[in-house]
Amino acid sequence: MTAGTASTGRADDAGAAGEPLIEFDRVTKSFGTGPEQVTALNGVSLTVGRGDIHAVIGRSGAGKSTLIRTINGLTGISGGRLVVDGEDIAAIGPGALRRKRRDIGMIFQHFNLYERRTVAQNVAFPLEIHRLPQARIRERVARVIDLVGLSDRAGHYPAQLSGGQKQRVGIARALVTEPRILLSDEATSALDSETTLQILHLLQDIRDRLGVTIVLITHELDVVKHAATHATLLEHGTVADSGRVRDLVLDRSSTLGAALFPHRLDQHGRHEHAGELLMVTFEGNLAAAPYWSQIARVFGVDVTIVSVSSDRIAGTWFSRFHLRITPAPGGHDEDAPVPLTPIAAWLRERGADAVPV
Ligand SMILES: Nc1ncnc2c1ncn2[C@@H]1O[C@H](COP(=O)(O)OP(=O)(O)OP(=O)(O)O)[C@@H](O)[C@H]1O
Repeated sequence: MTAGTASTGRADDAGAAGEPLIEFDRVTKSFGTGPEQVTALNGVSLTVGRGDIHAVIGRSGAGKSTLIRTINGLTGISGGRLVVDGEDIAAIGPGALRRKRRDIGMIFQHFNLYERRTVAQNVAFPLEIHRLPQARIRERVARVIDLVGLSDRAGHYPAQLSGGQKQRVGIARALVTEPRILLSDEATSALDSETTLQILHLLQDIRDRLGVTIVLITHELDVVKHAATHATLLEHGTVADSGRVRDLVLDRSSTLGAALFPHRLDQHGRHEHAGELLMVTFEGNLAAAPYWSQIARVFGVDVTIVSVSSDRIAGTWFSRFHLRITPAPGGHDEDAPVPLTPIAAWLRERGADAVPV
């Protein structure tokens, strides 16, 4: 996707990338009282860094919508502390909350466009509410419409647009107030897979150009895989897993990491080759080095590739091998145990993640 040539909006001038911007500290949220009470968030602690694209994933009812709506104060919290860009959301007054909301754009699954307004009029709407002068409104609207690649559709009505184009209008409208934070509530759930990818690329482009921090909720792993720098798995209102996507993929104990990049060796293979198998995961182009022949020479073993898988996750290629290591005839002492642990250490020294399985 090419997103036009505009360098719109306020680049993030208030801090360095990665520093905490949104901090949930044991946040709870309950709806109703007594036996009817539902606890949607149950002690959520979570940090979103400036410039991150943080995906919150979970099943229906896990608390995702509730969580994202607490960030702009659409839903108040019941307990804990939530700090957004240095301000305690529960403690600020209504005027300050209104100002804060200008700093937080939001996009929706069903776009929420005004059917009787053109693309340009939809995008202009938030600025009209803020009573900006017409000339500034026109200039800003043109800039964001260009950014989302819809300059040739500015005079069209929503009914004349595809789903992907409608979401681009939603994104332009969310960005026209030059927010620091963009919240995405299942923004690609109503789109086909190709359009989903285009919208996710647009969000990444916006993050790169404007420094906007993005929190998106989704129930689709592919969205996390293609767009997110960080991810959190919510289960029954609690954080079941959270971290940088790259770290999650390399963390063998991570539920999300295993879902994003499955370990993929059936129990049969695992059982049959017990004591001989290494699982090796490479990030980036490390897998291009001639490690297998080097291992064979250095350790006097034979190396058989039992399985291999690779995938592009968070913009990086990962590849994972299951290797069977057996004594080479005339090489390693055939009665000694196969040196899995030293081979794993040797690979780790070279930047791979390697572990006997
Ligand atoms: N306004 C409300 N009043 C009462 N209960 C609510 C309200 N909003 C959410 N809940 C309840 O809180 C829990 C979490 O809901 P939430 O919408 O945050 O989940 P979700 O993960 O976004 O689900 P989905 O993917 O289906 O949208 C659910 O049990 C839901 O019924």
